[in-house]
Amino acid sequence: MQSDIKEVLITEKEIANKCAEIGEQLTLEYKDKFPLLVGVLKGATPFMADLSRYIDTHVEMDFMDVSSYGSGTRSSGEVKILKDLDAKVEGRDVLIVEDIIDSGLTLSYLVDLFKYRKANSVKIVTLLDKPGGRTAKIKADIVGFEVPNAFVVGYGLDYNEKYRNLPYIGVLKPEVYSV
Ligand SMILES: O=P(O)(O)OC[C@H]1O[C@H](OP(=O)(O)OP(=O)(O)O)[C@H](O)[C@@H]1O
Ligand code: HPA
Ligand SMILES: [Mg+2]
Repeated sequence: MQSDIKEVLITEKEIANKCAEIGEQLTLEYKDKFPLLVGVLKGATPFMADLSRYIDTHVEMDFMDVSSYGSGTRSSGEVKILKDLDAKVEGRDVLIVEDIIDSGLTLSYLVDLFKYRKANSVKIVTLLDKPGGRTAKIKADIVGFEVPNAFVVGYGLDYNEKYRNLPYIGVLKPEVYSV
């Protein structure tokens, strides 16, 4: 699997350090608030698991599965709910935990949905931001790393459901896409 990677953009250690740094910031920000952390399946699962362990205050964790990509590398533009939250959003301080903002369609859909459901506040933390991919007008409150306008994999991010289990973020060799 690792032989399919052309270049490592963000190492395992850099990700771990960033989770610690963001976790500290969120600890202060949500002290006494009991936020609802919403992990967006499936890509955000490693980040949700690692980041949440650096937040030293009570949080509720829930997951939502929305998909706009199917199996390719381009957003279809249409966001579908595949699994909704178990928790009620009304009155809650919602923190959406994402792996990447690319076109921004997934997150703008979720932010609108949680506002419609009367959240007290809706914030976004994303490990990666790809500003070059943006079509929707949306900004994260906290960004781990900016990435160039290339398709990235690893640490939750997939290509055709593969590479989510890489411990770092990287770019695939071009020949991997052509087979
Ligand atoms: O900003 P956008 O262009 O909407 O792209 C970002 C979203 O796309 C990917 O998820 P995907 O829908 O592929 O599902 P997955 O997390 O299960 O891989 C990624 O994990 C983000 O959730
Ligand atoms: O660059 C990406 N890689 C994997 N999944 C994605 N979903 C949106 N952008 C990406
Ligand atoms: Mg996702």
